Parts: sequence; structure tokens; C-alpha cells
Amino acid sequence: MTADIIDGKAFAATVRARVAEHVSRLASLDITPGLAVVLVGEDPASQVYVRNKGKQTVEVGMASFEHKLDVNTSEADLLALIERLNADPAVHGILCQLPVPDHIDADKVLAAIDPAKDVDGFHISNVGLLATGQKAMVPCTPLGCLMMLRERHGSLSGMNAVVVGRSNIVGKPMAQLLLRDSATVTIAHSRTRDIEALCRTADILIAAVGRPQMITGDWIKPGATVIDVGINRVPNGEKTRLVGDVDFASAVEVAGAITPVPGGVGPMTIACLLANTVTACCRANGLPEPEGLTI
Ligand SMILES: NC(=O)C1=CN([C@@H]2O[C@H](COP(=O)(O)OP(=O)(O)OC[C@H]3O[C@@H](n4cnc5c(N)ncnc54)[C@H](OP(=O)(O)O)[C@@H]3O)[C@@H](O)[C@H]2O)C=CC1
Ligand SMILES: Nc1nc(=O)c2c([nH]1)NC[C@@H]1CN(c3ccc(C(=O)N[C@@H](CCC(=O)O)C(=O)O)cc3)C=[N+]21
Repeated sequence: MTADIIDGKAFAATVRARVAEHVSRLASLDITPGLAVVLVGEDPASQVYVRNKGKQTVEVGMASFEHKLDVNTSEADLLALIERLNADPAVHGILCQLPVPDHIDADKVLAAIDPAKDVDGFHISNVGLLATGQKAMVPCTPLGCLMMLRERHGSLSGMNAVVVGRSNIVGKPMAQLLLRDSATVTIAHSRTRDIEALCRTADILIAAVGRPQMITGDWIKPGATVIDVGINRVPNGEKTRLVGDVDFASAVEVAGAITPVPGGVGPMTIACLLANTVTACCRANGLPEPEGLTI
């Protein structure tokens, strides 16, 4: 039996349609949600994401502000830009694309973003709010993963979830969200012993490692739901292609459901970024929380 393919691209289109509905409702109040994306340097992969974000932001009727800074931009200049964006009433969401060049302290940059405009959910106050079960800005990638899991399973209560990867931007917040939905959560990383056997205990397996096709079918419990967060560009003849952290061909034979790469978590991440921007805009204007966009 082969796994059901979870179509993140199609799901993301439904999230964007909900976002567009809220945006048009806000337009009748003369409010336009605005998203500012800051990119320092010229990492080609980041440029693709930033372009996609800008395009989709405009498509749902929001304002997009792109700030592309030279790779040699000083930390002080970047912090000054963030201060300006914090103070700008047309900007409801701010995202600084990571990684930033080595001479800039990423933690300092994230701490400078107004938590109310922190649509990435990376500011320590949002991290703390999420960890204590309070209303927060929720990181886009884990939020997108959770939406797909809820759609598939309804309740996650009591399920065994294994998250492979413990980064601040994916692994840790993913674990928080699963715990909040009453899954039994284990976080695995590069020091985990017998990681394959651990993965085989998972009803829900999240791969957020950054190692192309590391997780093969024999790591997966038959019928499990596999969410592949990895985005890895690998050589493919003369060109390159995108693969996940899961070896799709062997995994699809064992899993019950699986997200593909591309077309899985990636599009959901951008849709959730737009959703978070609408949420931030409603909060900034003292309006009720938009329905169906947040958790
Ligand atoms: N689809 C999307 O929207 C997004 C995709 N990504 C992709 O997700 C992947 C992970 O990203 P990110 O979390 O930022 O990556 P990081 O490099 O920050 O973290 C990787 C994690 O994987 C762990 N790890 C590395 N090697 C192994 C191994 N052999 N066995 C077990 N664990 C291992 C590391 O462990 P340790 O801590 O011990 O070093 C670390 O916790 C990347 O491919 C990235 O491109 C990221 C963000 C968004
Ligand atoms: N502050 C910050 N926030 C982020 O959310 C953030 C970041 N920095 N740095 C980089 C990672 C990576 N990331 C992706 C977003 C969309 C796709 C995406 O749309 N992927 C498409 C394919 C895109 C392609 O073809 O290259 C897909 O999987 O189908 C991928 C990866 C967000 N990140």
C-alpha cells in the first residue's frame, strides 16, 4: 500500500483564499495589512523565497515592502531599519530572512523586532508565550505543519510524535505545538542514540534536519504520517533539484500519509506568513482575531 500524498500546495491555496477574504473585509475599513521582508546579502535560495513571498503578499491584496540590503550592511544599519519598520503604521509584519551574514548577531536582530509585528514568531517573548500556552505569533513552518496534521487526524491527542531536529525556527516550536495538541512528543537530534528505532515509534514523524533523504522507509512505522520540512538542493545531472530530509521513494511505500518536497511544507510556510500578517494587523487595530488563520 502506498501513502496518501498530503498536497501542501493545494492546502496553501485554501489558506491564502481565507487570507484574501479577511483582507477584503479589512479593505472596507480602509485598512491594508502590510508585510516588510528584509534580506541581507544575495543568497540565491533566499532571493527565491523573498520573491515568492512578495508576489503572494500582493496577490492576496496586502502591501509588500521589500528591503534588500548589501551583504556588507552593518548591524547598526540593519537595526536602524528595523526601528523604522517598527514605527511605521503601514507595516504590520516584519520578517528578516535568516541566516544573516556572520558579522551580524541574529539574536540581536530578532530581539529588535516589535513582538507584535514578529510574524516569524522568533522573538523571545513570542517563544515564551507559545511555550506557556498563551496567545503568540506562531512560527510559520511549524504552524503550517500543524494545520496539515489537524486536517489529516482531527485530534492529535495521545499520538506519539517524533521531531527530528531541535532548531529554534523549526524543531523546538514544532514540538511545542504538538505538545499543545496533547501529542506525546520526543525531540531527536544529532546526539540521539538509535534514532532509527526511535523514529519507528512515531505515529507522526517530522523531519527537520537539513540532510537530503536521510530518513528512509525502514525508519518509518507502517501507516505513520510523515511531514518532511527539509529543503535541500542536490545535483541532478547538469542542473539541481529539490529534495527533502525524507527519502520519498522508500517512505511512500510504508507511511500512511506523507508531504512531498516540493509542494508540501514550503507553500504552507508562506501561506502561514500571510495569515500571521493579517492576524497582526487585526490585533494592531483592536479588531477581533481573524477566524481560521491561527490556532
Ligand atoms: N519548508 C520550509 O518552509 C522550511 C524548511 N527548512 C528546511 O528544514 C531543514 C532544517 O532546517 P533548520 O531547522 O533551520 O536546520 P538547522 O541546521 O538549524 O537544524 C538541524 C537540526 O537537525 C539535527 N541534525 C543534523 N544532523 C543530524 C543527524 N545526522 N541526525 C539527527 N539529527 C541531525 C541538528 O542536531 P544538533 O542540534 O544536535 O546539531 C539540528 O538540531 C533544512 O533543510 C531547511 O532548509 C527550514 C525552514 C523552513
Ligand atoms: N526569517 C525566516 N523565516 C523563514 O520562514 C525562513 C527563513 N528566515 N529562512 C529560510 C527558510 C526556508 N523557508 C522556506 C519558505 C518557503 C519555501 C517554499 O516555498 N518551497 C517550495 C519550493 C521553492 C523552490 O522551488 O525553491 C516548495 O517546497 O514547494 C521553502 C523554504 C523559509 N525560511
